[in-house]
Amino acid sequence: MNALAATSRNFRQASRLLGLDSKLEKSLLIPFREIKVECTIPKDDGSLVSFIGFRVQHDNARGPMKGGIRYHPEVDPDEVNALAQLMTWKTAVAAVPYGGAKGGIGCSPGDLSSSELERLTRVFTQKIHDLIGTHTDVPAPDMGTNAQTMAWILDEYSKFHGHSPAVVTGKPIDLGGSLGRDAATGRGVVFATESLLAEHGKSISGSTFVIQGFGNVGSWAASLIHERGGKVIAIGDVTGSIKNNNGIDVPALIKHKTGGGALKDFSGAEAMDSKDLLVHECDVLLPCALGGVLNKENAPHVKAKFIVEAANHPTDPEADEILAKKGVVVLPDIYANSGGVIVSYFEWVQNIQGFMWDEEKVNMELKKYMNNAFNNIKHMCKSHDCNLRMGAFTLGVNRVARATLLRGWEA
Ligand SMILES: NC(=O)C1=CN([C@@H]2O[C@H](COP(=O)(O)OP(=O)(O)OC[C@H]3O[C@@H](n4cnc5c(N)ncnc54)[C@H](OP(=O)(O)O)[C@@H]3O)[C@@H](O)[C@H]2O)C=CC1
Ligand SMILES: O=C(O)CCC(=O)C(=O)O
Repeated sequence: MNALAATSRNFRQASRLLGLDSKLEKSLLIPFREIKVECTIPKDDGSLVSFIGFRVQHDNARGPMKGGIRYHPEVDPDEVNALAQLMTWKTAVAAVPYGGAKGGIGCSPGDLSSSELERLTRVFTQKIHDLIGTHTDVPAPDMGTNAQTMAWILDEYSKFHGHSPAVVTGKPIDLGGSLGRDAATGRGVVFATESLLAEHGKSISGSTFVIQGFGNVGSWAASLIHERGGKVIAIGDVTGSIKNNNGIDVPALIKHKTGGGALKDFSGAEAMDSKDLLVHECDVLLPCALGGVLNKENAPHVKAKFIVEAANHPTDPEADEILAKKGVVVLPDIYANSGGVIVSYFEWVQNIQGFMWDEEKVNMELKKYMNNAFNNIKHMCKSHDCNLRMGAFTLGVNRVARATLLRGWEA
């Protein structure tokens, strides 16, 4: 099932549990605006290359639309649409005053030089600058983009609209970024995992973890799990996968990767087949890369007791059903990875206030938001006798529906 069909199916299921009117349901599902732009740039050798950029603005009933920008070859309109919709429910679950959006460019960032990436980002920004803004739609990093990408967007946008630090979040600290934003998604994943494990009488220390993806989210999650005494026993990325049943030395792996080494060449672990990674024996599986990686083919073989969805929509609905029958507890993306957008909200607030928080305050507030959301999801699970995914969806959808009804449709 493609990402949009899967996300819409989860939404409809939540809508039924909430008893939403079918016309309201339809209005919540249709995106506010879909943008598709051509981005042609000269490559470093002078030849021209064209890409397609997307920004889907899904909903703004609760506030400015918010969501990352992804650079990846698999970016397509349906995928961006699904990710934008997920952002709407995610910001509502997190109780931050935003709607949802997502953007992306179908490209392989690893094949482009830094100056080509800069040109591409600037052209994309030129094409969408009048449709984003501090109080309309605020982009942030996602797969294949980072603080530098946000700096280029900020600079290009500011040429048209004057200096506008709050038009993007996840930017470098020197340009008004928030302390703690770089780590925030991974840190939020760890707070979420702590809450989930505590519910089951377990803790991070003494549990084993398998992680797919060792970029921003995966590496921060691994590092903070290691710091808390958890054992990360297998990790994979595009280059391959590695395992060590005694626990991978995560700081040493980060040093190896920062020094330019490929994950698969790390000497402190042995190589494993990447197709075995998601079905490797462990307590907690953390998908931190692409969507749709857990499907009906591999779900029957998953051995983890818990799956914490650090990536967006890593679990296909068919896999969800199989995992539920096996008793695997799945903590859904729209809660598990919300730490990023929560600290993006703190960054935006700091920019608007013109005041910078210290990192301790950022992390403390993040924990408060994550814990509140977890308790609210559990409450919805009880009220609607449903699993954690539906608990999160009913929480998010209900908040957006209430805001939409309060605003009304009078022309
Ligand atoms: N960044 C953020 O704040 C947030 C991110 N997310 C979600 O988290 C996920 C990861 O994002 P982020 O960490 O920012 O992205 P990054 O680009 O920083 O890292 C992505 C990681 O995934 C790996 N990867 C890509 N394709 C595959 C594959 N086919 N098999 C195995 N590994 C793969 C990459 O490998 P390699 O390094 O070798 O290319 C890299 O390690 C995405 O789903 C994103 O939407 C959710 C909320 C916020
Ligand atoms: O920080 C943000 O604004 C959005 C992060 C994001 O894209 C996501 O949560 O999927």
